[in-house]
Amino acid sequence: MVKVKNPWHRPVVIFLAAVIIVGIIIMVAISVIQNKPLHQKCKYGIVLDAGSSHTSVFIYEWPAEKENNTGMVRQKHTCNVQGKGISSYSANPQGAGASLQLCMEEAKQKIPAHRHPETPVYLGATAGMRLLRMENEEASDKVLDSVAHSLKSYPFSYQGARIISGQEEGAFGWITVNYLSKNLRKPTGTLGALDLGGASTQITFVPQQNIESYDNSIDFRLYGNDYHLYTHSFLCYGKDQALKLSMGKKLESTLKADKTDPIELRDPCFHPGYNFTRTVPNVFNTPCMREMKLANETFFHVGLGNWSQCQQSIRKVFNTIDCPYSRCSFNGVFQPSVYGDFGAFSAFFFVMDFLNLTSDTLATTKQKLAAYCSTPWKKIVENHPNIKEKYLSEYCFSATYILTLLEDGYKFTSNSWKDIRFIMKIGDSDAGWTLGYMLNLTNMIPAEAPDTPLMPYEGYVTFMFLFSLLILVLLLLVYFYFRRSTRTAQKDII
Ligand SMILES: O=P(O)(O)OP(=O)(O)OP(=O)(O)OC[C@H]1O[C@@H](n2cnc3c(O)ncnc32)[C@H](O)[C@@H]1O
Ligand SMILES: [Ca+2]
Repeated sequence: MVKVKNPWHRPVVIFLAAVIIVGIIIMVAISVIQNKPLHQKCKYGIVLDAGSSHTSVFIYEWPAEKENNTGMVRQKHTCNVQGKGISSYSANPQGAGASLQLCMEEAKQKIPAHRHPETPVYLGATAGMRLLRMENEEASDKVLDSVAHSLKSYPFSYQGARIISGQEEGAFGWITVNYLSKNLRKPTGTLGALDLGGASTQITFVPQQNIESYDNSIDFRLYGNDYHLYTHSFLCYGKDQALKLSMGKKLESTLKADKTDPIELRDPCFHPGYNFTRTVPNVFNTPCMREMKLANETFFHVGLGNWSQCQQSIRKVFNTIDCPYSRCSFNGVFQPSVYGDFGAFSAFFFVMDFLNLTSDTLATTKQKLAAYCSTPWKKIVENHPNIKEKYLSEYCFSATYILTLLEDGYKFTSNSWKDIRFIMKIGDSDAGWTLGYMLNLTNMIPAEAPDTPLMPYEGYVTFMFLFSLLILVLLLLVYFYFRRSTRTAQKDII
C-alpha cells in the first residue's frame, strides 16, 4: 500500500491564503487612505461683507469633489475687520483698503498656500455704501477702488468689489439659510429670511399669494426646483438708521413744542437716568433724513424708559397708510402675507438674544421688554459692566424697533410670531448673504439636480471589503472541496 502525498501542497495553500489576506488588507487600507486625503482635499472661497457698521471676512471650505452637494460648503473662519465699515472712510478712501490688511493676512494663513491662486475673493458692500453712493458717488467709487486695490495685492483670485443691491442681499440671505438647512433638494418647505443690519433690513420668503410688484419678485431654479421669491430691502430701516429717523422725528417735535435752551430730547426708548450730550448733526448726518437747520447745536438726550410710548414714537417712522397695492408692509411697498417659518438673523438675533427674548410668545416678549426699558440706566450698567455702552444704551430702542417692524411693518401676528426663529448660525456657518452670494457666483448650486452616485464612497469601501471577503471564503471552500476530493481519490487508488 503506497500513500501518495504531495509535500508542496500545504505550504503552497498557506502561501496563497496569506497572499490573498495581505492583498485584501492592502486593498482596504489603500481605499481608506485614499479616502482620507480626498476629504482633506478642500477648496476655499473668501467673501468680504462690507456692511454699514463693520466689515467681516468669511472663509468658506468644501471638499473638492463634492461641490454640487447641498450643505457641503462650510464656514472655516471669520475675521472681523477692526474699526467701522468702509463707508466711514469717505474722507480718507486709502484707509478703507488698509483696514482689510490684518484679516487678509489671516486668510493667507488659514488657506493652504497651494490653493491661494485658485481661491476666489469677492467683496460685497451693502447699505452703508448705498447711502454713500446716494450722497457722494465720487467718494463711494474711491472707497471701492481702494478696497479693490488692496484685495488685488493678495495671492488669491480677485473676483471684484461692488455694491450689491438690496434685492441680491435679501435673495442670497434666503439661499444661505435654505442651503445650510438642506431645504433645497427636498420637496419640503423653505425658510424665510429676515436680516436686520445697521442701515437696511431685508425680508425674503416664498409667498402663497401672487407678487403684485415686479421689483419684489425674484426667481431661482435650484437643484431642479423652481422658487418664486418675494423680497424687499428697506434702505434706512437698519437699526442705526432707524434710531436716527426716530430721534430726528422726536427732535423736530421737541423743537416745535418749546424752544428751550439747552434743548432737551426726552426719549421714552432710553432708560430712566440716561443722559447724554449729542450734537444735532450727529443725528441728521444721513441721507435718510432731510437736513435740519441747526448746525452744530448740542442737545441733552434724556431717557424716560417707557416702552409703550417708545413704541408709539417708533410707529411714526413707518407709513402704514398709503398703499397702491392690495396690501403693503409700509411706505407703499407691496408685501404678501408672511408665510411659513422664518430665520431672523444679524441684529434681530444680537438684540433678542441679549435680552433673552428668542423663545417667548409675543405677549410675554412685550411684557419683559416693558420691564427692561423701565430699568434705571445705572442698574443696567452695573449688571453688564463688560458690554459696550453704545450697544447697552440702545437695546431698549432696538428691541422695541424689532417688535414694531415685525408686527406693524411685516404684519406678523401673535400666532405667526411662533414661526420666527432668531438665529445666528446654522451648523457652524453664519446666517447672512455672503454664503449664498459665493454659491451663486461659483455656480455651486446647479439649476438641475446632479446625478446621484450609485453608492457613497464609504459604502463603496465597505462593499469592496465584503466582496473580497466573499471571494476569499469561496476560494477556501473550493480549495477544501478539491482537497477532500483529491484525498478521496487517493484513498480509492489505495
Ligand atoms: O447690513 P448693513 O445694513 O450694511 O449693516 P451691517 O452688516 O454692518 O450690520 P450688522 O448685521 O453687522 O449689525 C447690525 C447692527 O447690529 C449692531 N451690533 C452688532 N453686534 C451687536 C451686539 O452684540 N449687540 C447689539 N448690537 C450689535 C451693529 O452695530 C449694527 O448696528
Ligand atoms: Ca449686513
